[in-house]
Amino acid sequence: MSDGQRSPADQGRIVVSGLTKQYRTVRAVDNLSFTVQPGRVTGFLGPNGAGKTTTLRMLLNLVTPTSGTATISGARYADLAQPLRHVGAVLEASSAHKGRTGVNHLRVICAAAGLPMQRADEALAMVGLTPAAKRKFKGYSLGMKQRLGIAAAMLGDPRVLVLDEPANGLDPEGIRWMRGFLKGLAHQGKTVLVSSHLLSEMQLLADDVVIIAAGRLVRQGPVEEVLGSMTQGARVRVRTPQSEALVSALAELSATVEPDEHGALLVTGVDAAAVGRAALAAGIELHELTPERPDLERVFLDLTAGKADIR
Ligand SMILES: Nc1ncnc2c1ncn2[C@@H]1O[C@H](COP(=O)(O)OP(=O)(O)OP(=O)(O)O)[C@@H](O)[C@H]1O
Repeated sequence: MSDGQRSPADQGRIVVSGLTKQYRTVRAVDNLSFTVQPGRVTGFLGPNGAGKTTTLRMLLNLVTPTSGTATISGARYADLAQPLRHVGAVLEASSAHKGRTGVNHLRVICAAAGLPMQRADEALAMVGLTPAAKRKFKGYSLGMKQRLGIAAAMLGDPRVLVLDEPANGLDPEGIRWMRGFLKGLAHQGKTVLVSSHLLSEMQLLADDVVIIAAGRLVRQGPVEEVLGSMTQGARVRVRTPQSEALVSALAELSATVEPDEHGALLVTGVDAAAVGRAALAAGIELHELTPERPDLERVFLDLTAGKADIR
């Protein structure tokens, strides 16, 4: 299908359908299906060896699927008329000729892909590397190399960006920059698919998550929904000068109460409103009443428990 024949609804959407990759003895990806929407950052999560890299490589036509399909805007990568104008990919820390400057590295890619040369300067500016444009690649820090890799992916002004563990090796400031950059792209309507094992970072970055383990889909959906679905991790933090009285009031509601190391009580089995009502009815003074949800790390560990064996 040519770009013009695809449905507008497909534009920027990634659809993975029944995707499978069987290596000799290992089924790296096993009948995997999920979709990634434009205008959102989607976190692609899974324990080590879950099949994330293999999936991304099949999406980018670097590995041939055993069965199933992966499409971008309704077409396989191999069938995209001008792939660099459509999809930017950052698969591993960028490598470049050591003696080449950052800007020359990008110009070489522009020349090979038939892109205007000024895109090299624009992409460098986009990732904040203009001051280092004329410095040689061998002098770049790991963070600068990551930025150069992203600049290379942005040369064709693609509507879809695919990144494999882009935060690897970045310092906190670099990670913060990356978060702002990727969120900004999604805000412009671009599709951002990013694999990571940094769950706390994903909680700050992603709108949606796709969680896989042992090559299979475990859960997909908006981060809030996935976190909200794990009610067993939810609890209420309470502070009161009348701990004993509150513990006995809550015992009547079959709530579980445990003290934490900072002198608060952690209540599970009932919501914050029920705790407040029980305290009021018993005339107990409360100094704090905070509902706490499980974080993504906890949800992830629960969802992938027992499925993360090395294969
Ligand atoms: N070329 C290959 N030949 C044989 N097995 C492979 C090959 N590439 C990957 N595998 C296996 O497929 C499984 C999935 O690997 P993959 O690298 O896709 O996982 P991942 O989720 O990206 O892991 P990590 O987070 O550790 O990078 C692993 O068991 C891996 O050993």
